[in-house]
Amino acid sequence: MADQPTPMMAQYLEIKAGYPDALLFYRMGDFYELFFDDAGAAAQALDIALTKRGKHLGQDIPMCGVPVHAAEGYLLTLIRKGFRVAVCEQMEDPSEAKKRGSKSVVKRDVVRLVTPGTLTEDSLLNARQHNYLVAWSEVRDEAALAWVDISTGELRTTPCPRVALGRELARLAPREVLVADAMEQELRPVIEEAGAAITALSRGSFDTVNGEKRLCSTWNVGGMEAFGNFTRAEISALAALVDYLDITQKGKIPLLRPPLREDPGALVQIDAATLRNLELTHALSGGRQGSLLWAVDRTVTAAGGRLLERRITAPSRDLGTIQRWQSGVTGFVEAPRFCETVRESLRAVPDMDRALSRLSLERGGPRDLAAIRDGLAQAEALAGVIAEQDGTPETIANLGAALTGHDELANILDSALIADPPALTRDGGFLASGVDEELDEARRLRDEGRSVIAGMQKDYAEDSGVTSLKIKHNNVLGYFIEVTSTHGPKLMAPPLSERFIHRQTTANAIRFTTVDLSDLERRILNAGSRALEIEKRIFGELCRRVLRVASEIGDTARALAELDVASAWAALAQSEDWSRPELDQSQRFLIEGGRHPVVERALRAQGGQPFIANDCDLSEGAGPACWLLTGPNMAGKSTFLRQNALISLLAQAGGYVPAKRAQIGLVSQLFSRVGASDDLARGRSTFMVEMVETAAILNQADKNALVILDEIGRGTATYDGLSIAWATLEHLHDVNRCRALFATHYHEMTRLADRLDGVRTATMVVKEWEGEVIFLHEVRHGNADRSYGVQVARLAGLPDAVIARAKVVLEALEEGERNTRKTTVIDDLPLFSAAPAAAPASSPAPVNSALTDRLSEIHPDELTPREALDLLYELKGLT
Ligand SMILES: Nc1ncnc2c1ncn2[C@@H]1O[C@H](COP(=O)(O)OP(=O)(O)OP(=O)(O)O)[C@@H](O)[C@H]1O
Repeated sequence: MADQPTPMMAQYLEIKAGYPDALLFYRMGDFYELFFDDAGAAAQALDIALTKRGKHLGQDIPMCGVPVHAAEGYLLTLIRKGFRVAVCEQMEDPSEAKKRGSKSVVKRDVVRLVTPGTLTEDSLLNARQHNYLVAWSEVRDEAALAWVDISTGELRTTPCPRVALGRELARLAPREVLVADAMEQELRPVIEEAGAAITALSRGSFDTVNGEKRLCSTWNVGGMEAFGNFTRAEISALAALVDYLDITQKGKIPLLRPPLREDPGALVQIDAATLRNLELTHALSGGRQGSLLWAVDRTVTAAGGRLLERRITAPSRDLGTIQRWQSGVTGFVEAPRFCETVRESLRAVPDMDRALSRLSLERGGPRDLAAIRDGLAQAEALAGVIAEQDGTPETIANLGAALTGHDELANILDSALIADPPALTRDGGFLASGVDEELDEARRLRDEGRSVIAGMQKDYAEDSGVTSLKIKHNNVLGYFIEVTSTHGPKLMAPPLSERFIHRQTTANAIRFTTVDLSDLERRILNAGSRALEIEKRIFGELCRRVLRVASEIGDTARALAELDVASAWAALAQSEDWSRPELDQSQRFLIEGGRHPVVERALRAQGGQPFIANDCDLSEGAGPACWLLTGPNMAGKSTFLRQNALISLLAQAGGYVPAKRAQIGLVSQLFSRVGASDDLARGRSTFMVEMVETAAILNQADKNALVILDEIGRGTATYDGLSIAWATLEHLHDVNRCRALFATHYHEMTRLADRLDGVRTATMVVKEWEGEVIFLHEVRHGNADRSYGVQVARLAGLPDAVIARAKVVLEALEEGERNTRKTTVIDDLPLFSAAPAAAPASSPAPVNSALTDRLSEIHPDELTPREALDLLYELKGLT
């Protein structure tokens, strides 16, 4: 019998068996307790004490616990460390269990499975970032992604073949990805690379037939066509999301907006490497500081911040959409006072989306209702400001119109709630007086009771002659009379003992009650709990009222976010002197006076030299151009390359751009291969990473792409590197035919400009002064004459002796090169034109005597590799 678990442990084990992959938070009174392996893992992860409680199968049971009131903080740590947590609550009052017998266990059940992708609490979320849960599914030869942010209810899908998964995950940066269990192994690397947790579900969760039924019932429609033309794969991914929400929220499906279908052709495609290299949302060092978003985000609301991040990671390719966004920004730019008024109002707008979502999951509190109240009131006020403004563009006027229509609800919430209500309903006190007569009455009784108690204490003190007598309250005894031990006997002896009934003796005090006090207590208690009951009932009614118009509130919240983004772009454009880009469907790319928003901000913060603006024109000549940029290290090549990519991105995200003037034909794909970094975790060298990324660009870039390549080939031997860089530029020019910026240290490549129509050379200007280099950060047409590598090394603080020696070696090398070079290597190219097809055997090629003569002079064993390559070019010239 000793091996039999206690009834409570039996219940624990049964519940735990349903959640083998999660830590079970088992509610016991004011604590969540964890047992066995869960306890060990949690104690370590949370750095809390591991103790023991009883025995199971003859062994001590390891245990640790966290107090319920502080559970959110612990949950956050566990989720961040990759755990999932099943929260198991007491489903009845312990007194109910007692009624069933002394051995009965309180009923418990898991009410929620907390996973990284299903968080709703503000304390667990980053206000300005979406928290996406993603599902990927493949049905026959179609594949798709569906994603939801349950903290806002936003739900979208897009077709997404396996090869595009990495790119889409990089853009969405989800916290958790759902896949069918058969795919788990294969997809794990790409999902983990995106920094998300992977959750495998059974095939059944992805079932399209049952899934569609369920989706239809979620939105109460006859068919999913009501929302768009979803593929089977999209339905399957959506079905998995809804199924998983059902599992984790234990049947309470959060408020989900109808799914929106994203057409991949409507967005600029930005792959994971480009997103990282261009530091759009995170700097390469990892934090947000130093990223594009950090430099350009002037939004004042959390929802606006989230929308801006989405625009920047997925700019549009639709001219109409972008121009609509732009006209909103222009409306604000042209009316700075109006812009400031709108932004001032927006500052007071709370996060209505997240409040709505919590209310729908029955996880909300009075403060969430207040967020809706304040948000709607602010929206109404803003609508007035917009309506009064003369000459507002249609975009802003339309957004203004979406802010109204909530008068009734706003008034109800306004009169129902106190100004600053508590977060939880638990203690009541959030409803204003005058809302409900019964509530006012119950509160009056309760409060009067409290003042009666004060009077009673005074009377008892006088009657007993014990001036230090107090009436106190605790959760065990309720109200009681307390005197110090010295005075106890007096109250326990007649005549006072007839009135004062002894209840408890503690170390220092003796406690009593009286019939009057008990009566009063019952009245106070009844009135208090009655008041709380009424408040909770009215809270429920208010929630239902709000949720009935959730979708309209959602529309208003979105309009507020749009206004925030448009006015934030305008504020940025004004303070930084940015201009409105001119966009069209051409392949133009003309930037005058372009700047790099992040570098410029950093330079300003340092208070040093100002940022030097530079022009870029990739549309000279007939077709799109490739600019070949040379110049020494540190001269500003990378900055120039990136700034042009960022300008195109900002333009298509709907903003103004850091340039005097920009004319840009819509960019379809943005590729950047900037700087080299090892990917040791995946066993790839710098060079390998570079080649994989370059291959992706050459294979995918279409004619509307914009490609930024920085020092391709520098990770390998000079000639290999030069050859690869050369061939890459030729391919971009001849095959991809897209706009490209190409920075290189191989000065030899500038000769390509003479051969390829669309290649232009540009260089970073430097001045030499008393043996030092001075970077002017200016881009000019033409070629760099030297690398100045040694000078830059000196600036970096290499010891003088090393610098002196390097100069000697450099001179010797340059001298040697001049003497051994028989013909100019590059002049004899094309290096990489297709090799002539082998002549058919039936028609022997005519003998080229110059070639055979030259060949016969060669002694391969005596040639250095360099000479051999030169010879090869020479021979090619003889054919
Ligand atoms: N247009 C500019 N105006 C002012 N300062 C600039 C400008 N461009 C770059 N700089 C400054 O020069 C530094 C080096 O720039 P960048 O990294 O672009 O040089 P680079 O030529 O790519 O060098 P490397 O070849 O070593 O990577 C920047 O950090 C910035 O401080």
